[in-house]
Amino acid sequence: MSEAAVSLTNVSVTVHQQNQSKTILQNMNLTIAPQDFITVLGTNGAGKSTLFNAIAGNLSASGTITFAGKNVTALNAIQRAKYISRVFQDPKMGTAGRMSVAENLVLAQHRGERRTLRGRRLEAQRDQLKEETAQFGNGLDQLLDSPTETLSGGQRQSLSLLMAVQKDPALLLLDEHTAALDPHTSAQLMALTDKIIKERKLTALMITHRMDDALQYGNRLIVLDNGRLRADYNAAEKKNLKREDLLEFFD
Ligand SMILES: Nc1ncnc2c1ncn2[C@@H]1O[C@H](COP(=O)(O)OP(=O)(O)OP(=O)(O)O)[C@@H](O)[C@H]1O
Repeated sequence: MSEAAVSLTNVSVTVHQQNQSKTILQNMNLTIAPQDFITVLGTNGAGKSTLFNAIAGNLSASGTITFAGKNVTALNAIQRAKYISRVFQDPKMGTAGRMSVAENLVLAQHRGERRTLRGRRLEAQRDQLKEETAQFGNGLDQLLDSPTETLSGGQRQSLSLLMAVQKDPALLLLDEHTAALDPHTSAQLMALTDKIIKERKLTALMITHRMDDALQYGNRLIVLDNGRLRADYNAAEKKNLKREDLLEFFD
């Protein structure tokens, strides 16, 4: 068996508030194989974002986390950032609003490097940027020079996704990235997300409240409840899984 892309062993997160401690992620054990696309379901407050924060190093966790066999438990969020890209629910989170679409994309291609953005590099890549953005079919390719704050939510989320995958991250975290979009735009972005993950052979986790998306996409589905892993369906099990089978987790 190939080495796990990511593994969590006995990972727990405890937060302290008003002299009380609360464990919001409990003894999580999860082995993510390379190219797994795992959809993550759970009620509000189940611990889904906490799981992402523990993996990304935004919340301190006990237990052990490895990326491609390397123990990263002691690394902070900045040190883990070279392995991870995350797309959030809020279209404003992933892009620099005053900068143009093209500038945002070129910056994403050089994320983590010391060099600054150069106009010449941007011009040299214009054709490629046009081609990459055209695949969304939402007019983004016509807006390469527009500030991203003028884009629609759907255009901005598709740009955030494209930026997140520019450097082929070892792990892509999708944190309800379609939740703020209308059903049609959400469906478009989901189809494209799936295409990009497959084409780039990415390993991804996707939190969603849209049960149909959780069932339709990915090769594995997990359910969190009250900070614990309640269910973990592999590819074969997921194929036969129905909405009704999942309802017991949401009563
Ligand atoms: N930094 C924190 N400090 C204190 N409590 C926190 C912190 N982060 C999360 N929590 C609490 O932990 C629980 C799990 O939160 P989390 O955001 O992970 O849930 P979620 O499954 O992502 O929910 P939602 O679907 O609403 O986004 C909640 O009760 C939340 O209030």
